[in-house]
This record gives sequence, structure tokens and C-alpha cells, in this order.
Amino acid sequence: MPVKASDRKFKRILLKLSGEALMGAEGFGIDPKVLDRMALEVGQLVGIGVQVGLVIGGGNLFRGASLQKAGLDRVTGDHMGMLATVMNGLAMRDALERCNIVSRVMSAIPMSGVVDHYDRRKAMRALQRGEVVIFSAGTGNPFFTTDSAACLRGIEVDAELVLKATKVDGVYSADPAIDPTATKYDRLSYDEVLNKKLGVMDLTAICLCRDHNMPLRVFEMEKAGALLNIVVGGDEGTLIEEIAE
Ligand SMILES: Nc1ncnc2c1ncn2[C@@H]1O[C@H](COP(=O)(O)OP(=O)(O)O)[C@@H](O)[C@H]1O
Ligand SMILES: O=c1ccn([C@@H]2O[C@H](COP(=O)(O)OP(=O)(O)O)[C@@H](O)[C@H]2O)c(=O)[nH]1
Repeated sequence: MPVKASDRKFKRILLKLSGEALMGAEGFGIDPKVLDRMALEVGQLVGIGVQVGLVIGGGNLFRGASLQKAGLDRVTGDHMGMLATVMNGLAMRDALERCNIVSRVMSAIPMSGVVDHYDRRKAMRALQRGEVVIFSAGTGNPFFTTDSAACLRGIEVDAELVLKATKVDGVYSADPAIDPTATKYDRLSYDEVLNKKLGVMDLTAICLCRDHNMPLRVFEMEKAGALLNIVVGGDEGTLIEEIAE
């Protein structure tokens, strides 16, 4: 049965897409097939009236920490990483527009003539109109990640849920890419993630969500239909939220 607007459990979400996932089977760059599939999935949400904010990583192009290992200055590397997220944002806007989904890119770093400068009130009004808002350039500051940017923007624009779409299907007791015996959690408190140092998301992002009581769901980006299932209340991946003692 087709999903209807009345099935919707969330009105406004912030979706974080990892940059690495955008490169698909390639070792670098952007795979247009992945972009198109994500655009279609986002379009399904828009179709049932969900307001969608997007944060896209830059790991498919540049990461400050890796550039530092290669000999670059860390802050310069982080600036390059943030610019990479703007490029991914432009590519995603293009894919959304090809699906007739109205969208705009905002950047935490002013880039006149290319994208809008981030303005919370303008972003909120665009979301209310049903436009997909792509928040790029992370937080605008070095030493942060786009996971933190996603949580920050999610809290700022009053999203009801932050969704992290990633390569794994949830949060595990250890990195499942390294430890095949790791077991998956369905639900975790912020403090459990912090105390057990579960590495799926950086701890700054988790702290921010904990301090502002923002629920977070980690799910598998490649699983078709997972995103739509989540916004109608489905139980995909792992939910991180406040759990009463
Ligand atoms: N406890 C854990 N549970 C799940 N994934 C974990 C855990 N610890 C580390 N990871 C790793 O975190 C990665 C997900 O983070 P993500 O930000 O999407 O990737 P990246 O940092 O490469 O952009 C997964 O690929 C997984 O291997
Ligand atoms: O607020 C931010 C967000 C990102 N970055 C830089 O941009 C890179 C790409 O972002 P991220 O690693 O979070 O991308 P993802 O892992 O999601 O692809 C990071 O490595 C950092 O170098 C930054 O300096 N500040």
C-alpha cells in the first residue's frame, strides 16, 4: 500500500549522508547513481510532507585528518574538507532538481554567487515551504565533523530527529568492519554510547544531542526504503535517545 501523508510520524528531520557513501563503488568522487537513488528516497519523504534538512559529508573527496597525515596543515585540510561538502551539496541539489524537488544549498562559509550563506531563519522558512535545505561546509570551523554539523543544524532548526545514513546497519558493540562478533543494539542512551565509546559517530555530536535531547537514528544508507520506513515510525537501525534510569 502506498505511504500517505497521514502515516507520517515526523514532520521535520535532519538527514546526514556520509560523503564516502556517495562514491559508491568508486574509490573517490561522486557516483551519480548513488546520488539519484538518494534523491528519489528524499523525494518520497517530501511527497508525504516531511520537511528535510540534509547534511552531506566530504570524506569521498577530502578529510582534514587524512590530509594532515599526508603533510598538509590540519586547518588547511579541514578547510578543504568543508569545501568538499559544498561540492557534494551542489551535486545533491542537482540530483534533487532532476527529480523536480525544490532544494537549496546553504553554506556555513560565505560563498557569494555559488550558494546562500547559512541563515537559520531563512532555512526554517524554506523548510516550511517544503524545500529541501542542504546545509554545507559543516559547522564552518576546523576540528569538527559533519556528524556534529548535522546534530547542530538539526537542533537549530527544531528537527524532531537526526538520521545518520551510513555503511553499517546500526550501532554495534564494536566496529563491525573490524570485529565480526560485534552485536547490534536496537536502542541506546547517549551515555551508553559515550561510556562504551561506540565509534559510529563522533562523541562531540553525541554530547550535543544529549545536551539538547535530540534523538538520533543510525541506519544503513544502502537499504532501499529504510528512510521512508523510519519517518512512518519503523524501527530501522539503532535509536539513540534519552532513556530513563
Ligand atoms: N560501534 C560501532 N558500531 C557501528 N559502526 C562503527 C562502530 N565503531 C566504528 N564504526 C564504523 O563507523 C563507520 C560509520 O561512520 P561514517 O561516519 O558513516 O563513516 P566515515 O567516518 O567513513 O564517514 C562504519 O563504517 C563502521 O565501520
Ligand atoms: O564542521 C566541520 C565539518 C567538516 N570539516 C572537515 O570536512 C571533512 C569532511 O567531513 P566528514 O569527515 O565529516 O565527512 P564524512 O565522514 O561524513 O564523509 C572533515 O574530515 C573535516 O576535515 C570541518 O573541518 N569542520
